[in-house]
Amino acid sequence: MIETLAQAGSTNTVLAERLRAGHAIAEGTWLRAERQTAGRGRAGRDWREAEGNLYASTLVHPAGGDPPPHTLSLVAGLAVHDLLMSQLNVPQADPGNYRWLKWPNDLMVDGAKIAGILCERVGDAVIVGVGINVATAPPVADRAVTAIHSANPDNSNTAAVVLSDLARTLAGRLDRWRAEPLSTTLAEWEVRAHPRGAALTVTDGGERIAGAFDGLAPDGALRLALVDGSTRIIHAGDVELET
Ligand SMILES: O=C(O)CCCC[C@@H]1SC[C@@H]2NC(=O)N[C@@H]21
Repeated sequence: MIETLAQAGSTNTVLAERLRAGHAIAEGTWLRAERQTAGRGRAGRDWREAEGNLYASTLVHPAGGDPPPHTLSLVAGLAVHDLLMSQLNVPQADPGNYRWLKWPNDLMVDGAKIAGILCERVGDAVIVGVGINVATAPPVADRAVTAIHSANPDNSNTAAVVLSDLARTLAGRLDRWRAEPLSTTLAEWEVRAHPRGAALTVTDGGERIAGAFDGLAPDGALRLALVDGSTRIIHAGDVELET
């Protein structure tokens, strides 16, 4: 079920308020805002409002036996990657040619961020908020935005059409997250992300750590190989991909 509001401060906040007010919200429910006036990004940043872009949130109710809830952040990234592969009409059989994921779940196309994901715990639920620049993006990602538009001829409706595709890809990824070993999700994420050895700089609080991507740890944390030969396990932080 997709509910669309003409305007919201933040779709994540609206869903969180409803949960806290005791509403029973089923998995598969999505809330989209045509305009978002107080969008929130990771690390307390704002998420910029631009007309026509996609702003939407859903939620997951992790159950006993599911993989750890924090790994939903990677699952959501995979779902958006699946969506972009279908929107940009690239060969589904070859995801390794489209290394668009940056840990934990930024989507970088042509070096520009085309989508961001904000996962937040509210009680036992995890809210998954997704912003996709389907109408306006940083200039270097214009090619991707143009491709999304040409895949959706009714441009006035692009965000709504893209969201129904995203609802499908996330449902599929959640089914697999529950049914398959977590290592399968992590391996699929790695195929679609910066390659091992890619130079990354991680900022965590005031600390900046430079190193090379050394794959994911078994719990989905980032392994960063440092110049002194040691490995740092990163559970949270901002990652810049050095080019
Ligand atoms: O990359 C990031 O910093 C995450 C951005 C997440 C933005 C989306 S837009 C829909 C949902 N509502 C919010 O306030 N944030 C998320």
